[in-house]
Amino acid sequence: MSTAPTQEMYFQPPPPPPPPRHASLATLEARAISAWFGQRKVLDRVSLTMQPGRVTALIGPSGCGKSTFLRILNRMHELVPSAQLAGEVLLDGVDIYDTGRRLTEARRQIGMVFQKPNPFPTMSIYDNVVAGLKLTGTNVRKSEKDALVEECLIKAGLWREVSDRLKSPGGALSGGQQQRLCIARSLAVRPRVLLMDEPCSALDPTSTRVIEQTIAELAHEVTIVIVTHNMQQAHRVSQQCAFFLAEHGTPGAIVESGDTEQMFGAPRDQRTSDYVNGRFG
Ligand SMILES: Nc1ncnc2c1ncn2[C@@H]1O[C@H](COP(=O)(O)OP(=O)(O)OP(=O)(O)O)[C@@H](O)[C@H]1O
Repeated sequence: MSTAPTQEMYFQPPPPPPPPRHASLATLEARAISAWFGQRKVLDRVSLTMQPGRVTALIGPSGCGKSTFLRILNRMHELVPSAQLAGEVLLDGVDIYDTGRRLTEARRQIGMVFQKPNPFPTMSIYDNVVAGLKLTGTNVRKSEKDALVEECLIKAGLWREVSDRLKSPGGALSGGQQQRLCIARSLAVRPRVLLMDEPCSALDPTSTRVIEQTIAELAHEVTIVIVTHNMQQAHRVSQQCAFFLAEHGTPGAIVESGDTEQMFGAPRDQRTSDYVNGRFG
């Protein structure tokens, strides 16, 4: 039976927003992190809380220790033979460097996307996405793998472009697509935090925008920390920023951190103002 349309049928109120998905989001907290390569101290007592559901951008001139700090956040710093560190990194209050905790577990929970896309070039797109499962000892039944691959490629914003060629090699994709494939690969082990070290620096502006859109969507479910030299990008993608500086040969330290809008609009420190306005670095 059809009814005549009423005014309410034409002017439906907008649907309620989806329930917040922040419940399982992780807080990553760095406490008094110092780092050395050999005798050389490159970070001095850096503390920063990277909040759940937000994108945190690490900015600062070249050599001030942003990448070193990022690599400390998922225990990659210790791969360098001469490297040492002091301080704590807490994932929801638990120290990832605790001697009782396994390295692979920290890396599974805290994923990393690098500057240069690094898919396994001869491996298929499908196999690239699931490559991390074995490495981190994550068991997924064969029947669940197809769904996982699709889910991760959708989240990485790549599914529509590759769904008909999942068996093609990862190396046959464009640079921007390869970077999104790497994001999908990171997501497959269901990390709670995703670290991104200048993920767009090797990409053209269009691919950069696609990755930025992907970052915005992922932030609902993964805590994201991104190193970027691009101030417009830091402004566009992050809600929170930390400005690193290594002045006059001293180790890198955070000069100022806080809400991105405040850091760009009304920075407290003159050095932050100079940097975000392109006056140095
Ligand atoms: N493997 C290493 N061995 C020795 N020194 C290193 C190593 N990696 C980095 N450094 C030094 O540590 C300091 C911080 O480097 P880092 O790459 O963290 O800075 P950054 O702010 O990320 O720089 P950029 O923006 O240029 O990538 C630099 O002085 C660098 O030379």
